[in-house]
Amino acid sequence: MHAELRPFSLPLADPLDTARGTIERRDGVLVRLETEEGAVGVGEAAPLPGWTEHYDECESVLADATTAIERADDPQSVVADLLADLDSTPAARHALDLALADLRASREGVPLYRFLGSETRVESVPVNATVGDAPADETVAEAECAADAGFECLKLKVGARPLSADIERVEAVSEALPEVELRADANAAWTRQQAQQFFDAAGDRLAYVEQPLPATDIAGLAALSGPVALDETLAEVGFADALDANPEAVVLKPMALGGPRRAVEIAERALVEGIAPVVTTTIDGAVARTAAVHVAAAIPEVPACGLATAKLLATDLGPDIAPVADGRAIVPQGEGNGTADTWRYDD
Ligand SMILES: O=C(O)CCC(=O)c1ccccc1C(=O)O
Ligand SMILES: [Mg+2]
Repeated sequence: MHAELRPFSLPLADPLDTARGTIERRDGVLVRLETEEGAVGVGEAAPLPGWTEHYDECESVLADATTAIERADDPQSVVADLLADLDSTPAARHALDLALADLRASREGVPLYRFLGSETRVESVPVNATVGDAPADETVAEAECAADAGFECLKLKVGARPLSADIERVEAVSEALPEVELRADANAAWTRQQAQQFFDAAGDRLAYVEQPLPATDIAGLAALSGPVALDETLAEVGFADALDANPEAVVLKPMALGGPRRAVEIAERALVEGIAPVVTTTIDGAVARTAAVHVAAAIPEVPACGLATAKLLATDLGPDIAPVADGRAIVPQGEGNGTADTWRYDD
């Protein structure tokens, strides 16, 4: 098997302000596998500290992996061994898991979401708009713009300013757009007391609050009165331990969980527990973002997902084959992930 890497660096069009700081660019690595028979698979690693390993570790793990794959007599079993070994570098694992799944789905002639387990054709999946931190008037303007574009679900970043200001932002958006479902994402910014105050003041207007407390404060999360979605907690402690926090929803970032197949597995376990599986990107390039749309399409009756992140990027790895319109992402129906030709793309 032939294995190749291609590093990339994608600036954001409009940097995303969050309680954890501002995301300004996404650096990562594409991986391309090609078998002797000419079957091709492409994967993407877009590491983001806080959710995954750092870029340097990701790139060095993938460089070693491609050398091992190139030299192997039995490359399939080498890739399988690598996947078993890369739990501490989920972005690198994601790239290999996706490349292999893409290759196999293409060889079977089915779209990736069918390979991932969907038994029916799925045309599109519902998505939320992602609204960054900003003063209340700007937040309302951005939210109205998203609602005009057809989004029925919005996620507001909170936790970057005083609690009273965030409560005011949520109230202002809720009053301007009473029909729209609202979520808030605090990115672990609050104390237990602040989180409960936020729920008491604004909880009625929100479907859930994502990561109100630090990732490992499971007891604090469990004690909150109000619906919680877990994101950083899942990346930090895994699904089994996250269950102790009694979440309403889990945020499944395939990039943070080690690949699309891992994300689908956890979604299935969440559904068994009655927990909503919400698939999102880490503001990935087109390869991983499209794969995340396939992951969402493989989940029956998936709730609105955080997959409307293409517009946040100033440049991309290739054309957007899973575009968002009217609050839904179109699911590609070609074979595999459908992004194999991004390898030679130059915009
Ligand atoms: O969920 C969304 O709407 C988009 C994804 C998102 O918010 C995000 C993007 C990059 C890094 C972290 C996060 C997050 O969910 O905290
Ligand atoms: Mg989040």
